[in-house]
Amino acid sequence: MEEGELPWLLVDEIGGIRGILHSHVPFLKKHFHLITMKEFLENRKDIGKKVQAIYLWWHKPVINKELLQSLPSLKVIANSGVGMDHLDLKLVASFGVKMANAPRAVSSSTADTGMALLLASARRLVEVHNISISPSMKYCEADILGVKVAGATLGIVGMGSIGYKIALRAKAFEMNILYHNRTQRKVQEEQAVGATYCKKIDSLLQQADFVMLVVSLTPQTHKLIGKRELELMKPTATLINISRGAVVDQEALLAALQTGVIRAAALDVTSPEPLPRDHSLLKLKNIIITPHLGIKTDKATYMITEEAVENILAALNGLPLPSEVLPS
Ligand SMILES: O=C(O)[C@H](O)CO
Repeated sequence: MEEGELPWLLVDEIGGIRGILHSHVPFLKKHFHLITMKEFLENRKDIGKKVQAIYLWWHKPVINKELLQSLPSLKVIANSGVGMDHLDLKLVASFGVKMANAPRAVSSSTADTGMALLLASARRLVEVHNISISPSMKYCEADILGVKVAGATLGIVGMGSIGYKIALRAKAFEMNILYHNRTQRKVQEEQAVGATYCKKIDSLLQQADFVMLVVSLTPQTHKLIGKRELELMKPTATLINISRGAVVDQEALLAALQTGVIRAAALDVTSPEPLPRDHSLLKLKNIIITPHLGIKTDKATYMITEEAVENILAALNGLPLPSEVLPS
């Protein structure tokens, strides 16, 4: 890098369906010389030598050995979210490249998504919206009875920062709260949100009216919710997934929704994303599917970019990264 030159930052694309947002570009350009994958691929050799950082936006660009080999000056990869399941952490670390995620920025907006899905499913908002706008609108009250949220039990699976913010919100909605997590939260933290720890997930599944999945995708959580777990749930219960599609066995979920093993599901994540247009889950009435809305609010996405920049600059200056992720 020549003196006075800004460090080179590689992004997948700017704008488009999954490119970094145009509104973030001036901020990024204050700190970096911005390069897109298209520009890099047109001049791999010269640009490859200069790129010191990658900003992953919606899991893109795909990081593989070939890309890492063509970026000899790469020092850091910053992710625009908290989940790192799309990255081979060991591979990246073997190139001496540091990695960071953006936990601070995501938790409130993702927790809002979870609560929005819970409320929408409980009160059948999508279904009644469709009834209300249909030209032949006709309903009777019995058709649109929802589930009362106050007094219902919410089971949160994964009590990290997002899970905890969901508990805070659920408390305000007068819900009873159970949670399952690898480790139990401190008593004061549990008391602050009125949450009760379930060491065994089975006990949470048996008691909850709403089960909200907030775990990271790991080999241990892959298909965590399958046929057996769905059958443990109450027939009146709703499954909400805001983690990763692969945490649920989708075939088992489809069968459970079709046969009334559980009442309904609300999914912000599926496997794959999006589902093929002819997928049977899309044909059900007792499901709500959103397109991985998670963090997507104006403020949270901007904060994520700020958090990424903070991490990248720390790595380039040889300082500790505020949200470094190490391979486990
Ligand atoms: O992991 C996250 O923070 C979001 O799901 C975006 O990938």
